[in-house]
Amino acid sequence: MSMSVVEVRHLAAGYDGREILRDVSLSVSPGDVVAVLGANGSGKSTLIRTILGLVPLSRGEIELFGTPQPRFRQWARIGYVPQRLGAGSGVPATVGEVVASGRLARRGIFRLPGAADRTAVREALTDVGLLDRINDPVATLSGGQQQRTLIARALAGKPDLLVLDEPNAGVDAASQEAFAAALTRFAGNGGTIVLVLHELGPLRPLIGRTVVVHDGRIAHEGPPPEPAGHHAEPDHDHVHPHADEVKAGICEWAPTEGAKSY
Ligand SMILES: Nc1ncnc2c1ncn2[C@@H]1O[C@H](COP(=O)(O)OP(=O)(O)OP(=O)(O)O)[C@@H](O)[C@H]1O
Repeated sequence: MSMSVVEVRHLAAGYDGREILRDVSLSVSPGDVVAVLGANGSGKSTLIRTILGLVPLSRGEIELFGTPQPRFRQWARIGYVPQRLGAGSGVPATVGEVVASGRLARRGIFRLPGAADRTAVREALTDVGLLDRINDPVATLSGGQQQRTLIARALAGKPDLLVLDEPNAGVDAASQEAFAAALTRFAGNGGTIVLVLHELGPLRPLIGRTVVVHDGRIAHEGPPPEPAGHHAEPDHDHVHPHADEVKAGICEWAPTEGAKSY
């Protein structure tokens, strides 16, 4: 039996005494690609931020790579792409500098970057199709390109687990395709992915399991729903309140199916 990458048992968590997540249990094994779906405000971001230790848990337990989260120290094994920074973050850094910051946990802040760091930065930028922008200020990039820069920063750290919070939100189709390809390569090399998504979009072929959060609980867990046009089984065992929402996402994706390049 292989060790879980993420193990969540009976988790409760929230903010200022207001409980958002209630009795959430989740297990992510090495190589899994898990999409967390659900309506706005259902608690998807809170779930992944609690897993990462950014929100304190009020009950339950979390293990990361077999270690209880409070004792976990190997943060370089985890790459995290938060929701978009948003335009006007005012950071004057170049694309290369932002991606290089993803190496800090690997090399330690008191060592100068070496050849391995520079190589990792260039590889990660190549992976998301932005190597030609390495010396440009991030502020001059489109929202989608900035999002790809954040994904490159996470990839540059050579993590075993990638956690992404709505990487597709408001991102142009070219950027979505570019990082779908990057994530596909990451998963193809055995990487584990947990990502919050509004719709499966171009990532659909990559998703092994979907977890639907509703009102702070996991309402459904299983393989991704079939794309529109497929009518395999009449219906799933567990119907959840957001079935229509998930299908709506799939419908939006379906027309671009032929445009996929992998
Ligand atoms: N830092 C915070 N402080 C207080 N309340 C918060 C904080 N972050 C989120 N919340 C609240 O927790 C609830 C769940 O929010 P969360 O961001 O986890 O939902 P979500 O499913 O990720 O939604 P979205 O798709 O809109 O990002 C919401 O009611 C939200 O207002």
